[in-house]
Amino acid sequence: MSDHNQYGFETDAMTLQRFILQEQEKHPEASGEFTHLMTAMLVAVKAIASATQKAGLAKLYGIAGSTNVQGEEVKKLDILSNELMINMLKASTETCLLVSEENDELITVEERRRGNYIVCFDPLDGSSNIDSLISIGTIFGIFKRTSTVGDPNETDVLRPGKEMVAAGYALYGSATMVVLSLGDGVNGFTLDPSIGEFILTHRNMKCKPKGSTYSLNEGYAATWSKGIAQYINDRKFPPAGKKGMGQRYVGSMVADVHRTLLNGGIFLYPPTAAAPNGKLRLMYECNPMAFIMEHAGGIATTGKERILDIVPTKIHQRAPIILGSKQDVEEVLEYIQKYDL
Ligand SMILES: O=P(O)(O)OC[C@H]1O[C@](O)(COP(=O)(O)O)[C@@H](O)[C@@H]1O
Ligand SMILES: [Mg+2]
Ligand SMILES: [Mg+2]
Repeated sequence: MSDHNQYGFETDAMTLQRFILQEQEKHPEASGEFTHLMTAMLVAVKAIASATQKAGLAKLYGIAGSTNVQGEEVKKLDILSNELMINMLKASTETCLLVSEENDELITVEERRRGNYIVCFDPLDGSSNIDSLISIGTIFGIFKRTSTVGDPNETDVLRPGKEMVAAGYALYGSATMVVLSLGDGVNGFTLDPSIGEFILTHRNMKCKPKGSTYSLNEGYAATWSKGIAQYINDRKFPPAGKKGMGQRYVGSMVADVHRTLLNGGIFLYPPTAAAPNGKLRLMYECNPMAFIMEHAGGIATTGKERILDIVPTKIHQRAPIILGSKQDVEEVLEYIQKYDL
């Protein structure tokens, strides 16, 4: 057991790198490929974190979304983040296929740099919040290629999320955190910018069985299903003898899910008139968050089926999502069952 200092932090300073190496040692057959992959991805995450810290100065310094002193176009933060992720993942030589929110097509890694892993990612989530300096993030889900026959292709990717070997997210907020599950619990690491290391600060994270906050965009209330509308109405105006819930909505999935994971409660992006299948993307938004939530003891569903069971037919397909504390999600499902099915 490790000691804690006066701030409640563990004093043995387990870095994310050392944590992954320790996990690798539990599997004597492991070759270190996953460790290489994660090391490369963490470089991209640190570079994105650094760029986001300068978001307000970006135009002035020519970092993002402007024209620099030479009159050249410089990249917007979401494009820069995408390029950092793609370049680092390819450079790791451990990936064969990449799915990015920012690329219409599946990215096939050139043969000389190919490895066995497939990474699906949203390089910058909550990008509409960049200019207002609200928390944003990066989301990733990792599969291992099972087939060794022929060139890697879409069939290697169109698999249910339950087959992922790892998933997680980076949150660029008042601090930068990486929350990661390798399929055995969930752990959170906070970046110490002065030493450039992610330190284990949230060991074995668990989502409380019941929370007191719901999180969704209430601007779309007019187009919710009867079940969702009634569930939210009863949290705002609880029937006699029942407790209501508070509401929080950042509008960056990473931030809203992170708060739900830490404090309990529920996050929803249900179908709306503008987005009849929900807005969020299955492969690089819903799946990784569902993986984290389930490994922390919570639930993630579309309202009709478990998110991680969905077999995708398209890499950019969307899914409605309801995730969070077990009891809260079960309560919404009862409303859906009663009013919508
Ligand atoms: O503005 P809305 O409709 O509430 O949507 C918010 C959702 O859209 C997103 O910003 C979409 O992600 P991107 O920024 O990666 O496109 C989510 O992070 C967030 O949960
Ligand atoms: Mg997103
Ligand atoms: Mg995005």
